[in-house]
Amino acid sequence: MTALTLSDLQAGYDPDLPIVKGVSFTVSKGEAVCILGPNGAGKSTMIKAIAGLVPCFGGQVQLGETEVTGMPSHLLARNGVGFVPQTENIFTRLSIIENLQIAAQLLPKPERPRRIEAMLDMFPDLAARPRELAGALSGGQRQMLAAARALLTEPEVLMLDEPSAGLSPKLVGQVFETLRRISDTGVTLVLVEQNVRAALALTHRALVLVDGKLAHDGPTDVLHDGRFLGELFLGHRAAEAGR
Ligand SMILES: Nc1ncnc2c1ncn2[C@@H]1O[C@H](COP(=O)(O)OP(=O)(O)OP(=O)(O)O)[C@@H](O)[C@H]1O
Repeated sequence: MTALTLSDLQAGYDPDLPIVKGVSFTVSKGEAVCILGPNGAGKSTMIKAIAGLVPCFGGQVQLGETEVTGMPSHLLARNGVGFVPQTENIFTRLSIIENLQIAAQLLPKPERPRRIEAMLDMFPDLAARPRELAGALSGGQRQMLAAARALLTEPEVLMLDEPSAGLSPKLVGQVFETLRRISDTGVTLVLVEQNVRAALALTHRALVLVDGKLAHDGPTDVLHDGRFLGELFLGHRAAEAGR
C-alpha cells in the first residue's frame, strides 16, 4: 500500500524560482527511504514542502489516497504525518515531560497520558529524567525527544530533516539505532541525510536529488559504490532517474 506520493511537485520560496523542480515518487507503507544529494540540491525544501512548511507551486502530495498538498503542518500531524525539523525541534527551556505534554495537545485529552507513557517506554533515556530541562540534553537525546514528540500522535509517516546534523559519530549511531527501532514498528520513514553511510545502513531505498530534480530512485545497495554516488551528486548520472 502507498503511504506517500509526490506527483510533479514544484516548491520553493519564490514562484519564479522553484527549488523543487517537478519531483515524482511513491513511498510504500512501512518503507524506510533516504533522500540524498549535494548541498543546496533542495532536499530540505522538498521535505518541508511535504510537511506544509514551504509553499508548493505545482503538482501534488498525497497521503495514501488523500491529497494534502499545502496542508498546514498541524493538520498534517492530525492526518498521520510527523515531521522532525533539523533545528528548533524541541523547547529547550521546558522539561522533557513538558515537551511531550505540548506535543500531546494535538490528541484528544483522554488519549494523552497513554501516548506520553508509550513514548517514555520507547525512549528509556528520556524516561530516566522526565523533569530535566530539554536544553540540558545531549545532541542525541535532543533528537530522541524531537522524534518522541513527532511520534506521540502515532503518525503513519515520520519525516526527519538531517537527524545526524551536528552529532558526534557515537551519537549518530544512537540516533540511527533509535530510527531502526521506529522503522521496525512499521512506521514509514522518510529522512533527508548528509551522513550517507548512516542513511544507507538504515534504509533500503534512496532518492538522490540534484538541482531540484530526481537523479536516482532505487535500492541503496548500488550506492555503496561511492563512485556511482559521486557521479550522481555531480549530475553525470541524472538519466538514472526512474529506472
Ligand atoms: N528560507 C529560505 N528562503 C529562500 N531560499 C532558501 C531558504 N532556505 C533555503 N533556500 C535556498 O534553497 C536552495 C536549496 O536549499 P535546501 O536547504 O533545500 O538544500 P539541501 O539540499 O537541503 O542542502 P543542504 O544539504 O546543504 O542542507 C538553496 O539555494 C538555498 O539557498
